[in-house]
Amino acid sequence: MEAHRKFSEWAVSQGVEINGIAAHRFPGRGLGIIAQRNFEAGETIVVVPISALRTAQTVPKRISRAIGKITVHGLLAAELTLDTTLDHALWSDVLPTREDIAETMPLMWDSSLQSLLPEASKVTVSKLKSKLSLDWAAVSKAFPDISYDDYLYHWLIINTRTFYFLIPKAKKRPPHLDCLAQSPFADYFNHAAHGCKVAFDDTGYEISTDRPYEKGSEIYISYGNHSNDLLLAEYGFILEENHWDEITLDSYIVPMLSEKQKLHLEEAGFLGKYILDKEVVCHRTQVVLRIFCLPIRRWKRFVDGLDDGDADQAVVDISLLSILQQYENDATKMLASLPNINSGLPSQREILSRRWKQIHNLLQATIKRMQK
Ligand SMILES: C[S@@+](CC[C@H](N)C(=O)[O-])C[C@H]1O[C@@H](n2cnc3c(N)ncnc32)[C@H](O)[C@@H]1O
Repeated sequence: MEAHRKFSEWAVSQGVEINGIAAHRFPGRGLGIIAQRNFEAGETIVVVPISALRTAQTVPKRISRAIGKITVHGLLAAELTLDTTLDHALWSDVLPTREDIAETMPLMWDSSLQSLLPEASKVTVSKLKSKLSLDWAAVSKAFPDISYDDYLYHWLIINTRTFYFLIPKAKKRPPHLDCLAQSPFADYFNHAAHGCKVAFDDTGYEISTDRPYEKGSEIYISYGNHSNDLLLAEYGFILEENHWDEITLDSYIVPMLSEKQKLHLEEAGFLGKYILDKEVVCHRTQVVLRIFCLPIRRWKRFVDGLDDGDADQAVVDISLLSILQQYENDATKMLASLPNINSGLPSQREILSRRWKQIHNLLQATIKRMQK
């Protein structure tokens, strides 16, 4: 923990305020933040001034000018890859290792294991790959000596440990998901579905406790209202208890649609993103399922809110039940096949199994509820 102590001291020298907490290793979660005393709700535990952040603005001009047009994500990753300054070495010393990243991040898994990811994770990994490949094209053109592996590692570091950041008073803003900054020490916080309050303004970040914490307990922030499929793809872990968990039914429903039905749905803004969570089947799913069993005029009345759809609910539920049973069957087969798979690492197969078990449980519980 010496490297973490030194880095924390350096962070304080950069103006970061750290109140009663420290970096600590938690089994299965790498480093995180531990309470060194009891806390009430509403106590400020970290303040990071804007001057301590690494943002698109702090990247040396020799790097940003050479690269030209690129995402903030890609630019920060380039700086991290090229950085040899002593100050930042203390920060680099406390980052997860290349082995950690290669083990946990599905983007780096063997392709045969990637193909076993749940659908929503697969979609996210594929989006990440497209983003990475554009960033890499820009960076490798400007800095041909950088190795792809080096860049990939730093790109994933940026992916997993940046905060939402808006340049104060900036006229032009990057797209929402690319408003990023690296925040020293604050990037030790692990994620929970509900966590401390993270406030951001022109002066920087302030993190305060959302509830009382006992000395010795881990203190979390929330990275967003993310499902486990998204957490797995973007951050390389899943939660056991996740209030925001949900699964997508797209790969079961979309192939059942005719081209004409897809057109109707597209026009109405209801093509895709059919979601099931612990409590409800989303309204989009209610809409798409009705297109299978209603004349198009009546379907449109439901879409426009002129018909509450109650009269058709029983027929819709039969169609939904059949889809869920098919999905549950596939999840059962996946769970049976995973122990026979040898590719990848045991920890990667283990997290896949845990996730498929969660999906299976969610489907089973919904089916049971519907059959009551
Ligand atoms: C912002 S960093 C947090 C610090 C990190 N744990 C470390 O060791 O440096 C985000 C990464 O922490 C890990 N992480 C965050 N929350 C987690 C959780 N609840 N369970 C397991 N791993 C978690 C994941 O590897 C994620 O990509």
